[in-house]
Amino acid sequence: MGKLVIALGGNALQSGNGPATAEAQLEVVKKTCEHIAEISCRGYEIAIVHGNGPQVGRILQAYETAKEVTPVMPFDVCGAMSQGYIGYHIQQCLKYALNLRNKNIPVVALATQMIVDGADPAFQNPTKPIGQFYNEQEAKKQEQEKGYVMKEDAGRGFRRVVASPLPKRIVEIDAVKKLWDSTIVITCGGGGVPVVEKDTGILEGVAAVIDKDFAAELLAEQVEADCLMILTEVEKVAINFNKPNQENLSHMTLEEASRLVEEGQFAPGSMLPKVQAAMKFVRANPSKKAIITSLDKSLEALEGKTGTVLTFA
Ligand SMILES: Nc1ncnc2c1ncn2[C@@H]1O[C@H](COP(=O)(O)OP(=O)(O)O)[C@@H](O)[C@H]1O
Ligand SMILES: NC(=O)OP(=O)(O)O
Repeated sequence: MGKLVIALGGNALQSGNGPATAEAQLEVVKKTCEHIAEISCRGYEIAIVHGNGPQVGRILQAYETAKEVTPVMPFDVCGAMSQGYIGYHIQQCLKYALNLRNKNIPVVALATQMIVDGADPAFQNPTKPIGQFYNEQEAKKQEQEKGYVMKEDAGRGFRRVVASPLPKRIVEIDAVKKLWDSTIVITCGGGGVPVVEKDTGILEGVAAVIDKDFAAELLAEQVEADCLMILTEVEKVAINFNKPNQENLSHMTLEEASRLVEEGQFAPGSMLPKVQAAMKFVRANPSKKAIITSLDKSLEALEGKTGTVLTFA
């Protein structure tokens, strides 16, 4: 079977077009954890990374809206809050799903910090979509009134974008490795809380959202995972996405993926980082594979029945 790092998309954890409530997320997490429990029962050793784009955006929005009555929390603290509530949902639902299958394995969500480079050029060029979707008119209003940078997100509407520096080092990696044999660890949530390391060794939170696909890739390398599985809303990666000639891909080699990236087939901020993370993993581990598929197809994809598989050759 082997070691598996599963990355769960922040958007995919919201339920369809309905309101992004905690209750709606819990329903999606419940269903997702049924699949993850089944994967665990097949003998895979698992760590889980989750996204937080929609969630951290809403936490920030809530504080900004309520600033007359309660102090606005800094960006990094909002990121940590999103790790807390998403991790709590996964922890609760996965333990329940495992118990139903008589699989007695602990599940723990670990608040995780990720070291980034304070000089990362990403701080000057915001690309990571967070929070809710707006139409163009609403997006312009947000730009004028709040000074946000707004960008179109993969044909789904406009969202606020923030800096997304590359993850460099998982601060809690030793704890993850120690827990690995006995426990399913939920770690690097939202890509990890971004921190910079000062000369004194002190860590300081920064205003950014790390891409959880890149964080999951780093984790997969560090724990020597056999497979990086990125779960999102779509069953397969496509070329000519959302066009009449859309074609879903079952397999890509590293070379094919590089060519498709150069052709601009994958939308920045959504599918592009997933493909880039998968490419990085197989480049570093030519005998291993990465899979991109939807939450509900995870087991079938592991069995080779669906999803988009990326291999070195
Ligand atoms: N080439 C593509 N193939 C498939 N999906 C694509 C492609 N380009 C953009 N997408 C969009 O990217 C989405 C996944 O990105 P996103 O919603 O940001 O992920 P997450 O689930 O990690 O939050 C898909 O649901 C789809 O709408
Ligand atoms: N942090 C992050 O990558 O979140 P999403 O999966 O929501 O984009």
